[in-house]
Amino acid sequence: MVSSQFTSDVGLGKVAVAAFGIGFVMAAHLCLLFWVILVNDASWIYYNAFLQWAVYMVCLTFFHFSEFISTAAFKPGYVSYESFLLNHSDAYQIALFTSWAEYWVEAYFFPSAKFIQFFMWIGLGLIVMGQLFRVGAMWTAKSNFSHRIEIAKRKDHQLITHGLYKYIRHPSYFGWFYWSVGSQVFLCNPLCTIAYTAASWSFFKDRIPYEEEILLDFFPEEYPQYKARTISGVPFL
Ligand SMILES: C[S@@+](CC[C@H](N)C(=O)[O-])C[C@H]1O[C@@H](n2cnc3c(N)ncnc32)[C@H](O)[C@@H]1O
Repeated sequence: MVSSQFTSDVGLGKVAVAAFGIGFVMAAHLCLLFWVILVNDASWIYYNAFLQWAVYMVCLTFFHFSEFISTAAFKPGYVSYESFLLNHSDAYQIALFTSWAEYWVEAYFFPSAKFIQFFMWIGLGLIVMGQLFRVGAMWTAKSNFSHRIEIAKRKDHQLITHGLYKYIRHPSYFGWFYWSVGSQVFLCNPLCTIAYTAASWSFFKDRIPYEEEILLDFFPEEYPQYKARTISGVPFL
């Protein structure tokens, strides 16, 4: 009999399947990207669409991989299938599928209106910046960072106020906000650009005050001063 320690309790089977899936999807889209670049035939009507899509999928799979690897690096005792953030919420999965649907419907019916390099460069810039802030925050806060907001103070929980946290209280939310909006700008998805901006902003509007209330309780001396000298990072919050 296989001990549950190696199966369901820590979700190792799901971790293996998710890791394989993410690796496979990333590899497939890297191959697609190289193939499209090699073919280099812009006269083919869907050439641009596959190029754009392949870059997006590589960024998306890298994002989920980086969430897991950063958790594994600093919180090995907590790492699980959830650390990929693939099952973040139903709303997140609906958002993903909606943006894919918008992309392919528009790419099919209006291929020439889809590949707007000006927006793609802005979107890619936001994705790269968002990714750097997201990973940078996790690697700065180390074990103090957790995907779920901790409601009970651990003895070793320290308030991080250096590095990316010096001027921005929520650098990982800043990163994720701009990553998600940037992904839709990159795909030239007008509807999802608006929807993602509104949904991400609304998500952080509820989450940030809740998280800060708990941090104030954890660090009653330090947090008010820290809050007074920093910005949240998410616009208008
Ligand atoms: C998903 S992380 C997000 C961290 C932070 N809001 C950010 O955007 O980088 C949430 C956890 O980080 C912790 N946390 C948030 N800010 C922190 C800080 N400056 N120092 C230590 N822990 C922090 C919270 O207690 C919570 O359990």
